[in-house]
Amino acid sequence: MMSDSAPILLTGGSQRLGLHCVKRFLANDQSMIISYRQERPEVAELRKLGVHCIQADFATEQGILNFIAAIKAYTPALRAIIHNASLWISEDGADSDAFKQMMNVHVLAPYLINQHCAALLQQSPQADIIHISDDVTRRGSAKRIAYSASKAGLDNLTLSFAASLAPQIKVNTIAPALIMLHPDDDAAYQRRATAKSVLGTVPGPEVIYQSLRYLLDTPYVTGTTLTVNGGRHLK
Ligand SMILES: NC(=O)C1=CN([C@@H]2O[C@H](COP(=O)(O)OP(=O)(O)OC[C@H]3O[C@@H](n4cnc5c(N)ncnc54)[C@H](OP(=O)(O)O)[C@@H]3O)[C@@H](O)[C@H]2O)C=CC1
Ligand SMILES: Nc1nc2c(c(=O)[nH]1)N=C([C@H](O)[C@@H](O)CO)CN2
Repeated sequence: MMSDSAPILLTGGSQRLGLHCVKRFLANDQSMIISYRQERPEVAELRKLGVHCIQADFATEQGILNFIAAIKAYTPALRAIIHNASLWISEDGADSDAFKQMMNVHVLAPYLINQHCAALLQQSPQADIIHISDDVTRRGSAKRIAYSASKAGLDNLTLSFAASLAPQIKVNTIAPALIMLHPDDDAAYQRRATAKSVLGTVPGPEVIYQSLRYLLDTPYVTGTTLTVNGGRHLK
């Protein structure tokens, strides 16, 4: 039986960390809405589980505004908005197209969705916005300059929206590092990547669900960043 609380919106819920967290919320009787960009078997699976799945591409402002209209048409209230959708593309020198796309997905989309959907969150007795950023913003990235800059913009949205939406809505960041590898990551890459943290593991997506659960359940945390990086900052 689904809880009688308002649904949680998680963007980019059709694979990897987002898909895992959606399934864990469902297992705890939490109703869910997701955005997805590409149709996948996992989206059909989530529909069968009762998830309202909305196709959206945040690379353009119109795509973001179309998504917002679909959210408002579907529900009068939201328990939380989890901004998980992300574009992690390699940059070839002065790649303004990659820069603009990642800025739209990581900054413009959360900005517009938060501004237009705050009223839906205010219908819920407990309300949260959670931005999924990246520990990389702590130091920047020589190889992914535009990606890191766009995630730094997302980090800053947390501070502004936390101040603007208090006390009704809490706003926080989760800053992960190396949670899941990719199928084409070879053993040498995995060794190098895990050596960057003092805990030296690749934990898998459950640590992100645990982090989401903490931020949703605690009443006295806002405007902060929960770093989930295996102690990378200690190396
Ligand atoms: N995986 C990790 O180890 C780490 C992850 N993170 C962050 O955690 C979050 C989840 O990571 P992960 O699961 O690996 O992310 P993914 O790379 O799997 O991206 C999540 C989803 O974002 C969607 N997306 C991509 N571009 C767009 C777009 N233009 N419009 C709308 N949706 C889009 C994708 O949809 P589709 O598949 O349909 O294209 C994808 O399913 C991300 O914010 C990521 O930056 C941070 C550090 C480490
Ligand atoms: N949108 C994404 N962002 C990130 C990913 C990903 O797969 N999608 N992966 C990482 C990893 O930590 C990478 O840095 C090491 O494999 C970072 N961000």
